[in-house]
Amino acid sequence: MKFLYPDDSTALHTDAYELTMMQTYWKQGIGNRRAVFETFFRKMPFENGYAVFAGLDHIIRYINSLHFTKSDIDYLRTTNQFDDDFLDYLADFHFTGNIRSMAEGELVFNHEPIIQVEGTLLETQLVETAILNVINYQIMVATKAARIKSIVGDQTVMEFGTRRAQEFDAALWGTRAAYIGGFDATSNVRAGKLFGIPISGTHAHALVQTYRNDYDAFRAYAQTHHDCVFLVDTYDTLRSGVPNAIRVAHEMGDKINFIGVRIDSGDMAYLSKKVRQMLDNAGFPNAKIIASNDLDEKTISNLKMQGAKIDTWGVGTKLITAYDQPTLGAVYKMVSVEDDNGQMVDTIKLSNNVSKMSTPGKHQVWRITDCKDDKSEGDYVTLVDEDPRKQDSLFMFDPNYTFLNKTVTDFKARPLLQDIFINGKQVYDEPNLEEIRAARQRHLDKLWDEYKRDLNPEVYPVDLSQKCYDNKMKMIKQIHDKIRKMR
Ligand SMILES: Nc1ncnc2c1ncn2[C@@H]1O[C@H](COP(=O)(O)OP(=O)(O)OP(=O)(O)O)[C@@H](O)[C@H]1O
Ligand SMILES: O=P(O)(O)OC[C@H]1O[C@H](OP(=O)(O)OP(=O)(O)O)[C@H](O)[C@@H]1O
Ligand SMILES: O=C(O)c1cccnc1
Repeated sequence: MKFLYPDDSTALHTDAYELTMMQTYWKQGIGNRRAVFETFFRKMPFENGYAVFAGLDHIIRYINSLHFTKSDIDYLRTTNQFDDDFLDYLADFHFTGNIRSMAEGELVFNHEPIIQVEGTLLETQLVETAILNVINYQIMVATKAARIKSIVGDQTVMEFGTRRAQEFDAALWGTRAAYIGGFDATSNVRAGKLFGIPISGTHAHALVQTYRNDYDAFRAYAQTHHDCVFLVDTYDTLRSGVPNAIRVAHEMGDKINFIGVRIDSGDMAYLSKKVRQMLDNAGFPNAKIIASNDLDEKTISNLKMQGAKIDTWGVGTKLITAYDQPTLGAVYKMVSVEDDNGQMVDTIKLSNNVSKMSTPGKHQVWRITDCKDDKSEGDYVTLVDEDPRKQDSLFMFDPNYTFLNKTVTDFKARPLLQDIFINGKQVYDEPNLEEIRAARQRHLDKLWDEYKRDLNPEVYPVDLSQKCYDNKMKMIKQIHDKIRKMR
């Protein structure tokens, strides 16, 4: 298998149907018509009350480098599905459209547009797969990380998942998403180098197995490192691991920084309490107890309930694989397209299931907060030419159950979709990871606790403006009338 092309690119990181549709548009002479697509998801991940947006940085890199190389075009030619003139067009392709997106670290909710792509039919179609690929994973991990962090609180939680992740890219970008979601450090050294995430870690059972006893292994580690965490469960946590960790800590004294011990198996509530007593009695009250082994927010919460004496948590598999839900299910739907007369017309995807219908038109999403307490009232989806900041009061209603409504006065409205690319040029100055993390925390502070509990949270309102709702209803009726006439 020929795998590593010197000029490989990510342009072919797309589904074949995007390219075959592009060829249709191109050969039919409509490829340069304008279109607008919006990305949204239908169900909150992990039944959480909010999701954390991550993935924009990867999308920006993808768009900035989007072009077909010689080997891409040569390969497409071998498939015999594409004509030479279309391939010549692809050879010169670059993205010329507009992208608006939520910022990373923003809290996002189901049924609201989180990324909007506007451009030619050709380019808007091409980028669908990659955009969905990125956010369907990163939002899951950022949200899972935020759930775990909400249980861990002020304690430190480290990301340990690389070895269990779905391949290299998932480990790397998943680590970044976890950091955005609230994790404090990672064991992935490359993520440290590339993204500036603090790296952290202990040692593995292999070290103890190499020396074939706890004492020699801990001593060897202590002679070669200043900061020491000893993994104490290789043979017998209470009878060998912890006594030998204490012995080495005493022997080495000030020559090392004895941070603490890691437990990776057994009953962690019971063991951590016993270990705490042993460390305290030995004169190490500040030594930390670190726990790992298939942890997630449920186990951590349960361990805390049992009074486990754990200070620091290491979480791998269940975070990096978004264990309880393999994908977010985000979709990319056309909301507006240029017609034969050069006019933009709204489009809709109908379904028997109301929640699966798309919302026609190009939108903005506004976060409405109460001026008095600075808490979020809900999100308000408008058509792009509306500006709720010009209104004194806002009538907010649930688009599925319109009798659920309220009128909000004395409010602030913050537009959430920001310009990222205009006419193919990046106009967005990306915040650094620390700023993104701080933003996530600020946004969480504005959310009522009822949306933040990890079990059965209240449903956060995502409402449509009257104009947006009327537009949707009008389109549904128009299409139903048209179908009825055809029968
Ligand atoms: N006190 C506890 N309450 C709830 N869950 C716990 C408790 N202690 C450990 N666990 C969790 O129970 C699961 C099983 O842990 P345990 O160490 O018994 O099995 P294991 O992983 O098969 O052990 P080993 O690594 O020795 O094979 C892990 O997910 C662990 O985090
Ligand atoms: O359980 P997770 O949440 O996925 O966290 C990562 C796991 O990876 C390591 O185990 P592994 O058996 O691979 O190596 P080790 O010898 O260092 O324990 C570590 O000890 C954790 O148990
Ligand atoms: O440093 C650690 O303790 C670590 C790193 C990766 C996976 N498990 C544990």
